[in-house]
Formats: sequence, C-alpha cells, structure tokens
Amino acid sequence: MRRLAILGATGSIGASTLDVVARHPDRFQATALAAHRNVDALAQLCLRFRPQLAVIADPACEAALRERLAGSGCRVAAGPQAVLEAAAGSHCDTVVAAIVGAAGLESTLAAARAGKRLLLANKEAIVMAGRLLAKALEDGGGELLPLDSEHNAIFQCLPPRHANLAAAGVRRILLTASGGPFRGRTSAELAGVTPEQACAHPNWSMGRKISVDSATLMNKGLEVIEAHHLFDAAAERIEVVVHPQSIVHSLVEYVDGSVLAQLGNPDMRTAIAYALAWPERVEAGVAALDLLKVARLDFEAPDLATFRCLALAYEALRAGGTATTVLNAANEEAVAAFLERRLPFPGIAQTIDRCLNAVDSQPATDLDVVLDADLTARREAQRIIASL
Ligand SMILES: NC(=O)C1=CN([C@@H]2O[C@H](COP(=O)(O)OP(=O)(O)OC[C@H]3O[C@@H](n4cnc5c(N)ncnc54)[C@H](OP(=O)(O)O)[C@@H]3O)[C@@H](O)[C@H]2O)C=CC1
Ligand SMILES: CC(=O)[C@@H](O)[C@H](O)COP(=O)(O)O
Ligand SMILES: [Mn+2]
Repeated sequence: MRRLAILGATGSIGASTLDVVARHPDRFQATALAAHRNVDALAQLCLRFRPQLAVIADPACEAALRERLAGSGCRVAAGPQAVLEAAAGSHCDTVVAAIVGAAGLESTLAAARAGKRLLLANKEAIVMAGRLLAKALEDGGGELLPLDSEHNAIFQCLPPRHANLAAAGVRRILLTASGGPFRGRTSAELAGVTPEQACAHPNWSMGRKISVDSATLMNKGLEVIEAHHLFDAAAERIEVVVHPQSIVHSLVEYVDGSVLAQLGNPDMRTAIAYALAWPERVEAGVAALDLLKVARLDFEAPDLATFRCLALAYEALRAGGTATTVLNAANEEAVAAFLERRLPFPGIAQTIDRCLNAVDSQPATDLDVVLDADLTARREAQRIIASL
C-alpha cells in the first residue's frame, strides 16, 4: 500500500490525484492532505478520504477546519511548519508536490530530504532551486517521478537507469507546447487580452497561474529549465515544438534517428497514475486515445518574438545560478498582477525582462541564497509593475 501526502490537495492536480487514488483503494491511501485556505474543499476531501492528518497552511483558517473535522478522527494542524510535517512525517512514503508556486519549495525539499517518493508537479520549486533539490534527493535516498505531462512523457521514453543522456544515445529532447489560447496572435492583438481569456486553455483544465503561464509560453520556459534539471540536459539539447492538439506529450530523439514519443488524451490522470504505480501500470479512468477521431497531429515552431517569456527562460537557464529563481519570482508577481488586472498581458514579459537585468545572479549555494534572490526579485518586480 502506498501512503500518500498530497500537498495542494484542493487544486487541479490534487483532484486528479485523488480521482486515481479512489479507483485503487487496495493500492493507494491518502494519509495527509494539505491546502492553503480553502477550508470547505479540504474538509470535504478529509471526510471522504479520511487521512490521518489535515493541514491548512494559513493559521487563520485553523479554527474553521478544526470545527469542520471535529469527531472525524483526522488530526488537524496549521501553518507552514505543519506543511513540512505533512511532507516529511512517517505517515507517508510518497509525496505529491502539487502546491502552486514558490510556496511549494520548502515542502518539496523536505519530502526529498526525508527520502520519500516525490511526485513532482510543483515545477516552480525545481526552477528556483534545481541543484538544491538534486542534493536533497541524494541525501534522502528517495526518488523523483515527474508529474508534469511533458516530463512524465520523456521519463517514459528514456531507458530505465541510464547513466546520462549521452550514454543512452539521446540527441535531443523535444518538449511539446500547445501554444496556449493565444497561439497565432500578434503582439498588438495581445495588448488587451483578459485574465478570463488567458485562463481558457484549449486542451487542459488547470489552475489559474499555470493557465496564464501556458498563455505567455512561460510554462514552456519553466519546463525547459525543469527538463534541464530532471534529465541533466544542456539547454542546446532541449527544443520546444508547438503541437496544438496536446496529444503527443513530448519526444526523445536518439542518435540513430529514432524518435520515441508518448501519446495520450490530455488528462493528467495518465501521468499521475504512471508515477503513483511505477514501475507498474494501473487504470487511470482516462478515455482510450482514438487516433481516427484525432485525425491529424500538427507541429510548428514557437513564435519567440511575440511570446518572449520562452526566450527569457532560455536566457535565465544559460545565465545559471539564481537567474532562474529571479525569473520565477518575477513571473509569479507579474502573473498575480495580471490576474488582478493591475498589469496588461504584455507587461508580464516586460516585468521579467527588466527584473532579470536588474537583479544580479549569484551561485545558488544554499536555501538562504535562493530565498534571498526570490525576495529581492519580488521587490524589484513590484517596483517595475507599479511603473508600467
Ligand atoms: N494543473 C495541471 O494540470 C498541472 C499543474 N502543474 C503544476 O502543479 C502545481 C499545481 O497546479 P494546479 O493544481 O493547477 O494549481 P491550483 O491553483 O489548482 O491548486 C493549487 C493548490 O496549491 C495550494 N496552495 C497554494 N498556496 C499554498 C500555500 N502557501 N501552502 C499550501 N498550499 C498552497 C492550494 O490550496 P487552496 O485551494 O487552499 O488555495 C491548492 O490546493 C503548479 O506548480 C503547476 O505548475 C504541472 C502540470 C500540470
Ligand atoms: C498538463 C501540463 O503538463 C501542462 O503543463 C500543459 O503542458 C500546459 O500546456 P502548454 O503546452 O500550453 O503549456
Ligand atoms: Mn506541462
């Protein structure tokens, strides 16, 4: 029986994970569920899945959650320290890291250090602190399985236990991008787009922050950096291909000309079920892929001049050190401002660009350096946003 802590249980990944868990009560058990402020949703999940531990990150919500779970047998805890306990405690052997944004960094590191099987959705953590996460995994002796659909696809297309990409005969990693809701639009057409339009992803149903990232192509930029760390791949070996149908989830090209791809309907339960059951496979509730209905698979080059965030992510990756921490922090601040209608859509890329120029990159030697770069970049981004 796999005993799971699900961090970000009330979100989109949390819901998909619990759907897979519910299909296999003989294999998977949710032993801890954590969320930020959504007491109603968390309480309902706890009453249904009966975890040992329910954690609400915002201490102001503790009393309300205690009231809702009184007599349920579920222990309630609150605050950031309690989220770390949910990630590292003995109640679980597997952690689903599905908190959105930098808020998930420390619990992701805690799970890695504690030697858990880490199912990583929280891509911002690896973008902010890829090397620290690798070290934490090494120290803890656990394993990481990617949930992000592209990285899960690449993982499936690589040979098991390969020493490195060169030894495995890999020439390139091809990350597919849907292009988002604004694919094909010009810069002028993007000036007045709304948060509602940006969050209307053509293929995937996801949280608002990642939906905006897909619309700017920053999601793909974060994923290039994620692939760099997960697969020890140089930036030059990671190429982005726009594939509007989101059926091919990514590909690996080998030196002999073979290209292996993983295909499926755009439903995160496939990647989640794969990672939960690995190395076995379990039913995920996902409809069979009907290629005749899909009929065609299109591919095109990304428009880096219009969707500048992807180019900025490559720049930050090449700069190294805390540049990717700065990229992530500026993006989080800019996306929040856009969602609150304080910043127009093109202002997201402008903020990140200016922030990368304003904040020097440092070697990401420890967590304090990373957190300091994150804070400095957020202050700078807020200043830039106010000036735009
Ligand atoms: N959705 C998807 O299909 C995919 C998502 N991802 C990645 O997975 C992560 C989650 O995405 P998604 O599920 O869409 O996001 P959602 O916005 O749907 O959910 C976010 C979750 O994080 C919780 N949360 C937010 N802040 C905190 C905090 N400070 N402490 C504890 N919990 C917190 C929220 O709790 P509350 O409800 O209480 O606010 C909620 O449970 C992101 O990093 C995203 O990039 C990757 C690939 C695909
Ligand atoms: C489901 C998933 O993994 C998302 O990251 C998805 O890839 C977003 O789609 P885009 O290709 O539009 O960024
Ligand atoms: Mn993805």
